[in-house]
Amino acid sequence: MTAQPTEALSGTLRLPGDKSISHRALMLGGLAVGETTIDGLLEGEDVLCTAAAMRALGAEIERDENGQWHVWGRGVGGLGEPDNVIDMGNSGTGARLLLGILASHPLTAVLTGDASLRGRPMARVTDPLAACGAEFIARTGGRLPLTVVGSRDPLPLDYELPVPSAQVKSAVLLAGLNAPGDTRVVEREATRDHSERMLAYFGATIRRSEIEIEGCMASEIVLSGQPELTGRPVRVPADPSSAAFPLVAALLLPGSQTRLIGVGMNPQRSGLLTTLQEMGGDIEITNAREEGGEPVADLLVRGGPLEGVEVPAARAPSMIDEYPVLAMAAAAAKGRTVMKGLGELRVKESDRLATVARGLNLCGLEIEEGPDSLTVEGVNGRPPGGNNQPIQTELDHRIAMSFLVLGMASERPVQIDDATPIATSFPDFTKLMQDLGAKLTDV
Ligand SMILES: O=C(O)C1=C[C@@H](OP(=O)(O)O)[C@@H](O)[C@H](O)C1
Ligand SMILES: C=C(OP(=O)(O)O)C(=O)O
Repeated sequence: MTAQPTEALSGTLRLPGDKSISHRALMLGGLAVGETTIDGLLEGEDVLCTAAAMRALGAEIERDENGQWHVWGRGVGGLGEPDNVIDMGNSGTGARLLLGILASHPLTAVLTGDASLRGRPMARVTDPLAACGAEFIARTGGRLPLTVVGSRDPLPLDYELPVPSAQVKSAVLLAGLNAPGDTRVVEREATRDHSERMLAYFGATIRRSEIEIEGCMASEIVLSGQPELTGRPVRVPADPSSAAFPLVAALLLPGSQTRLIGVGMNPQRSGLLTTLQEMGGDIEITNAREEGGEPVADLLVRGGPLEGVEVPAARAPSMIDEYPVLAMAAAAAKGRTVMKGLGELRVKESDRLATVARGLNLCGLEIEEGPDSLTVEGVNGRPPGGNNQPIQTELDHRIAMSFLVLGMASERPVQIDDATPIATSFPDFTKLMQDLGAKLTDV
């Protein structure tokens, strides 16, 4: 796919549902008693894999003709053994959260995924989950395909996260659902709290308190095991990680005016907004409200100049998936942007530090890639753009969409080698961006 240089974007966008919340709605719906209805579920490939996995474990899941999803759950501890290998596609969230659920069910299951997911580390969840009594046989390096033999008599878990990861936190909490007593997770850096919010919404008792460890403040999350979860109506807000692409594209194209409706504003997801505003981005936050237990707002975005900034490491968990597209904004900004604390980007769908640095280099930009940092020298205007060599996206949807945004704002078109991974998180990306005025063509 190629993105041609574009003048300005205008229009109003309703973005697809939040991927993190969609996975959790299907999983908790499958563990609840009674019916869960889901409005605005992201119908991206990652989430559809989770729906298929929950079905394979015995949940009844249907989509009606109005696009509403219905889940009839089996109750906590009530899932059954799947009769085939479960394929989680490209989805780290789906795979890791599901391992949490499987660990405390008396069943055996085999998980696999696409080439990207089969390269990603799973020991970060299987290590803590083994303490509940589950056994795991993984490929070298803790990779998929992986067999889990869930515990017949699960023990509650007590775990301090060694890396700031909502996936690891959520896997431990989901395992703790079917163990008697309290499961406790400690996080030193706050990560997205969709699991905690939704567990409470479905009727679990879960509390967060601030504690001190070695002179530093941390959070302790305690879940009381074996609750009865009750099916609930869930309304999924628009995904701020998907909103990031039209948001940055509109900022980079002077004369643009774009309205993004009902975007999730969870404070653990809004680091990109803060950063773009620090860079001078004209983003008006209007109509702030709460929908389905999550804060949402409409964003009015106008194109204009940006300035390079230093993004502190402490902000990384609140914008972890947004660095690739932030790097595109940095390329067009005036001056240098330094992003720190990015070690986790190396274990996403691709090694995002390396794929971003390589791609930007190819597009004529000066980049410094550190072990866990990225420095981009902004050109204060349109970056040079592609040189007839496609950007390698390495099965990474966010790399694909980021470089298409760069192409819209560059002197020359930018081509990517493969646009199909975009469907994992944002199936309507091409059409919605074209509706705003973007020139995207499949080659
Ligand atoms: O919990 C989640 O839904 C997610 C957590 C993050 O991963 P980590 O927990 O590995 O940081 C993020 O990158 C991913 O896209 C979604
Ligand atoms: C990292 C991501 O997802 P996951 O870990 O679920 O594959 C992402 O969507 O950017």
